Amino acid sequence: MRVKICGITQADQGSAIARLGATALGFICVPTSPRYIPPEQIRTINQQIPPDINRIGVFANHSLVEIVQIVEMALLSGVQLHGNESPEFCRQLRSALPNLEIIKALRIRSTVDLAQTDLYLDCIDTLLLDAYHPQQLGGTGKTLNWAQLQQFHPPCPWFLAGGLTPNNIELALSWVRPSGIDLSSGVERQPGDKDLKRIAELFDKLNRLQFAFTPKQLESSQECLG
Ligand SMILES: O=C(O)c1ccccc1N[C@@H]1O[C@H](COP(=O)(O)O)[C@@H](O)[C@H]1O
Repeated sequence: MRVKICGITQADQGSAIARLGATALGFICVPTSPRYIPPEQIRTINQQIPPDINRIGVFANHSLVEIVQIVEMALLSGVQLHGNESPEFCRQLRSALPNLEIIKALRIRSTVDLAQTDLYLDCIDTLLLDAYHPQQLGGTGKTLNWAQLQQFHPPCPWFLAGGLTPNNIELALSWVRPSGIDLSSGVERQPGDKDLKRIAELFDKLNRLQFAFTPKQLESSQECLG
């Protein structure tokens, strides 16, 4: 299973989190966020982490030109589009940067919102489900209703996000089996300052859970990864 730790702002923490087992690091490129990090600093961090770690920039309603410039400066391998980006916008981004992983985040208020996922399937690589908050775009610590996601099996990989912590991850994964999980505020001391002890605790729990999965469950989560 992919594990993305988001909201990295410090180089030493990025390297430590990669060593602990994260498969992806997330960098908030939204200037209004308390976790914002400028592209030059993302680049410095990305030059210090192993090349197999995914380097994901989180954007919200940026222009295509801004995204392309930041991706190149910051050495990103993927983008997470967390605003109201349309499928057409995703198509344009795909044409501009064909090798970039495009993750479309959808903020889910109720199961009705899950229907939106169909619109993006032909123009993105990966979906991400986050909880809806009326004032904030993300990093809210709010959880989704996992029970309502039990029947969510999109034909592409997907991340579960929204208020995940080392304390609730076992419960969340008892309801849903995503291809990846994404944690931010649940593993930090304050916005942008990650808590390495909490992240170590998370990986301990995940390692124990791997043994609890049946071979069939493990197989299907690996198939999702392609
Ligand atoms: O973290 C932020 O400040 C942020 C700002 C704008 C868009 C997205 C943001 N974070 C994303 O929110 C989800 C869930 O975070 P949390 O675990 O509930 O704190 C995660 O995907 C972050 O990438």
